[in-house]
Amino acid sequence: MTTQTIETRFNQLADDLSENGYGIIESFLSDEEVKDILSVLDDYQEAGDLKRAGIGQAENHQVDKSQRGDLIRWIEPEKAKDPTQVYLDRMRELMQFINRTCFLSLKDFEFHYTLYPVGTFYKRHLDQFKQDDHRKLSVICYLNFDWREGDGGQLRMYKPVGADEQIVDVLPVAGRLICFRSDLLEHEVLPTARERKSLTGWLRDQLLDVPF
Ligand SMILES: O=C(O)CCC(=O)C(=O)O
Ligand SMILES: [Fe+2]
Repeated sequence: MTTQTIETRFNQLADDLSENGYGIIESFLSDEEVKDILSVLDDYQEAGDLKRAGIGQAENHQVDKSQRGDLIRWIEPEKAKDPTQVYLDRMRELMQFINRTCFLSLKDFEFHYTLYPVGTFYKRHLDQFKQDDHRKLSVICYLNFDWREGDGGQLRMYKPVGADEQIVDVLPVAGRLICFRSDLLEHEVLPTARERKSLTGWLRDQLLDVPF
């Protein structure tokens, strides 16, 4: 992103968040930045360092393939490889901007590399845990070049509209960033016909106390 447009695009995102509960920034990462992060993710994949994700937290943590089929690796910010640092730095900027404009007091973030193998999905859910409501915003940046409708893997959001809901589908195209209210928007990942890669995370209003 060019510095000139960052302010404008963050502004638009803040407006969309307060109006719709979600917002999108296209080309949040350049093609080059996406490729660099992909090579980090691919190395983890080859080394077998991506693990099946679970549902629930701490003692409630369990792996349930009928709910979600993605493989993940948590990012340790101090140890993250350079391409990932670029992303985390931009995320810090975004967090500060949101704190100034949306009157949230975001203090920390947690992110993981994510890979959905062919045929996997994540059933409809809300990102806030019952026992931890400190995830305020869900943020996902996609890393997939040439993604088409027919490849599936859409993020499907269910936006409450009065007593009804509106379906919003988002394709996981490279560089695209989606940000939505973790407490408000139920969503799912539709079955993917291609390997689907992303950085997935949450902006929190309380410091993480999970030591890596
Ligand atoms: O990858 C996506 O589009 C959404 C992932 C998701 O819902 C999650 O990890 O909680
Ligand atoms: Fe989610």
